[in-house]
Amino acid sequence: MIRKMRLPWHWIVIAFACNFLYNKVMLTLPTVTAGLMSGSTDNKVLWDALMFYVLFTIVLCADVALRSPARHVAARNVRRVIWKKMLHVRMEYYDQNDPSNLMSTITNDATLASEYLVGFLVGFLPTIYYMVVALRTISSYNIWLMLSVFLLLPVKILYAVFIGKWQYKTQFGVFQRIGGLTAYLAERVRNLTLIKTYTNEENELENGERASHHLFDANMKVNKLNCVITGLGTLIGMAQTIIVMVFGVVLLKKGTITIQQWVAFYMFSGTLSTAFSNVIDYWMQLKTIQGILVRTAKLLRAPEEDDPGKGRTDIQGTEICFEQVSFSYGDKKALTDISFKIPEGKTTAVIGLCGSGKSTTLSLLERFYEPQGGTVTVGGIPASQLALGGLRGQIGYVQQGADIFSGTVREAITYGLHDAVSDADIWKAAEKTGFADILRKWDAGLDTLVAPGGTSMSGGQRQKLVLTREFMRGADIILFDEPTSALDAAAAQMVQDTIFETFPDKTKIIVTHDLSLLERVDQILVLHNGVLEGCGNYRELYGKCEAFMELIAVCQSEKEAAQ
Ligand SMILES: Nc1ncnc2c1ncn2[C@@H]1O[C@H](COP(=O)(O)OP(=O)(O)OP(=O)(O)O)[C@@H](O)[C@H]1O
Repeated sequence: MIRKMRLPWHWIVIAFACNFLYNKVMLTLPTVTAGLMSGSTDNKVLWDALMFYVLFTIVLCADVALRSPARHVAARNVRRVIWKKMLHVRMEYYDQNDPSNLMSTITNDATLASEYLVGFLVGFLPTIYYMVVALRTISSYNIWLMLSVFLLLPVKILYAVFIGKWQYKTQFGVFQRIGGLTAYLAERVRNLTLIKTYTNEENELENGERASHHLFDANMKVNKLNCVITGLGTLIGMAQTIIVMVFGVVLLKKGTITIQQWVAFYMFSGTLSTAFSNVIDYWMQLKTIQGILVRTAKLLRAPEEDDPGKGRTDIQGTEICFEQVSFSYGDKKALTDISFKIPEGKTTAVIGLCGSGKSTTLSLLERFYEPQGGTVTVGGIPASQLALGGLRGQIGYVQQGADIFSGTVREAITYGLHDAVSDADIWKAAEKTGFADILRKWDAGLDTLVAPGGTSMSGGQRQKLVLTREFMRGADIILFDEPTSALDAAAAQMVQDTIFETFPDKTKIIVTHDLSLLERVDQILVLHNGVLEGCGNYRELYGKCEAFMELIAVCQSEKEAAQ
């Protein structure tokens, strides 16, 4: 996990060296103070004290100045690692793990865990070093003094183990619930209009409070733990001070140690106690890190898609073949043994009732999922052998909701293009799809701002923008997943015409319920419950394929109901 987190080792080494120096300087504090308090007027004692404070100030500043950047660089690197992983992980992972829930692994978990981890890496060994040298110095005064420091060690270890386990559990709970609350809010904020349409604000307020209350419960558990830590920690600290005082005073009275050694020992026992607490804190922070990173570790272990550049790049043509392809989402069968051919440069419609496997067919072609049986070939080559980047670069995908990120119209149209394009190129593409007529009415033109999901545009405008984006991309195969389903009849007709006029020679696959489209396409695939029931053009299927006739009847009645 640490290896995968890409920690900034050079920063950590520098901060470690600085912290080590800080501890080394701190080791001289008790003897310097003891020298001053013994009433000595020796110039050397004063000079040592002055040197100590100058050095102390320098190393303290350097320690603070270097440790923070090391933490922030680590947090930034880890955020990048997780985001990269989220982008490359296989889609199956997201079927079981809500991606919105994972957002907080980047915004929260990673930042805190990497900060703790850097703190541990930088501070743990120097603290141990400090303790060893301090104990050796004390033992040189008197062995009983050293033993007095160790008397409570078993209690301290028991305390650390017990609290550490508790810490792990509570932190895991907190971060899981932060994820839950983030996911809840992200989903609701995206669909505010749905909430308003159903005037469901009151219920959503309650749902939000419930998610927030879960986090509150987890935080209260942390609070309880902190109370125990403070209480037990203070008790142990007090017991330690009493033991030290008793041992010191007895030995001083006996004349076994000098007053100077007693002062130095007393100061050492204080700083040693802090060092012990720090070691316990480091241990607890490690347990906290473990608790925080459970979800991140699971994500980082998830299987990734193939390297986009690895595989064959010699795609010859765009004919697509499904040969006895089967696919299930977990136990749920989506496609069973389907075989068909999609000819190059032609338009194929995929139709079927809800849940018949249309979108799954497109997903297999894009290799969002791999089939469990059979083969998908593109240009005669199994898709699984093709470089993922090359394959996806050949395929354009226009989805139901016209997916658009926020930004300017220019950014939306050029999204995903790797080469620089001029405004003139964009306008040329927009003329082709008819989006230019819309653009001209907007004063800011290509600088017009687009809301997330393109909600600041009408459905037809959004689809025209996406078609312009696809035209610019220039892929040879274009998949359309119900491109007109969200549009009224006039806009649907306009988008349909644009598809045929803009991409006349491309290999087009259109998932649709739109009857008028079926008569225009070259081939229709009829799916029913994941099985291919028919394949042919409108004339070939009409009156001959039962499933096709049933679908026509359903689409007809839907159309009439809509009118
Ligand atoms: N991510 C998923 N996880 C689990 N099951 C899924 C997933 N996506 C689809 N399914 C299931 O697989 C089957 C085929 O779904 P698919 O989305 O391919 O159908 P569709 O024909 O495109 O449906 P629609 O017309 O409603 O969009 C359905 O039973 C569906 O419930």
